[in-house]
Amino acid sequence: MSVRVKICGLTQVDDALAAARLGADAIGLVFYAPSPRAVTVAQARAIVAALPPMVTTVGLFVDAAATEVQQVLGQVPLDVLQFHGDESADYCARFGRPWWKALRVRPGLDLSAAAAHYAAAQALLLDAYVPGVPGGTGERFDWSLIPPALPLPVILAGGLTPDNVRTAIDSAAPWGVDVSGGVEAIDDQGRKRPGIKSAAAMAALIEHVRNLRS
Ligand SMILES: O=C(O)c1ccccc1N[C@@H]1O[C@H](COP(=O)(O)O)[C@@H](O)[C@H]1O
Repeated sequence: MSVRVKICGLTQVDDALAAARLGADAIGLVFYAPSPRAVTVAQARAIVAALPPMVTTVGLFVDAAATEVQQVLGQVPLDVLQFHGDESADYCARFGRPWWKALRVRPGLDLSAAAAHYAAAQALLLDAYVPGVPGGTGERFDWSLIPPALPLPVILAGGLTPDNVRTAIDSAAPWGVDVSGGVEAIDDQGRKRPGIKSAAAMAALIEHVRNLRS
């Protein structure tokens, strides 16, 4: 099995280069102003321009106006769009890019029905449900809620860290994993630094995933 890795919530060129050098398959840029990991178009352009070949660039949006997404796409060469709000399937499909639909998983959510609804998505990204917060919470969800045979590739997200990523992959058998808070740098007070990544944590996470690859 070859599980792909996306590192999300990058705001710094150096962190993106480190992620790429360490073997990340994709990097995520958050275009959602309330997020502490939000990037400006200028930051995003600098990060994408600095990347080596063969690293997929993913733009994350939360219930953005279509004009905003189009404006970003006009200035930043994003490969994939990740929609993390309540966007409809028609909305997601209108930008002419592959797209992933994020769903926040909680008991009662019918993931098979959601997969049918978002059948044109390239993947379903499954994240934790935390009331009032669209994502990037650092919380995990009950991976046993994922049905075994969804018709779309699953990208597992939500509270993944170097310490739990192997268990998560064993449990959920995803196509890929998406990690943000779990590889963030820690300040002198022991607090996370949203938007700033720890190269050591990214290395440990990617190494754990790579060791599963054959
Ligand atoms: O990263 C954010 O701030 C964010 C804001 C709004 C929606 C999604 C966001 N991030 C995505 O959330 C999941 C889980 O993140 P974490 O690893 O639990 O911190 C992941 O897909 C991020 O890309």
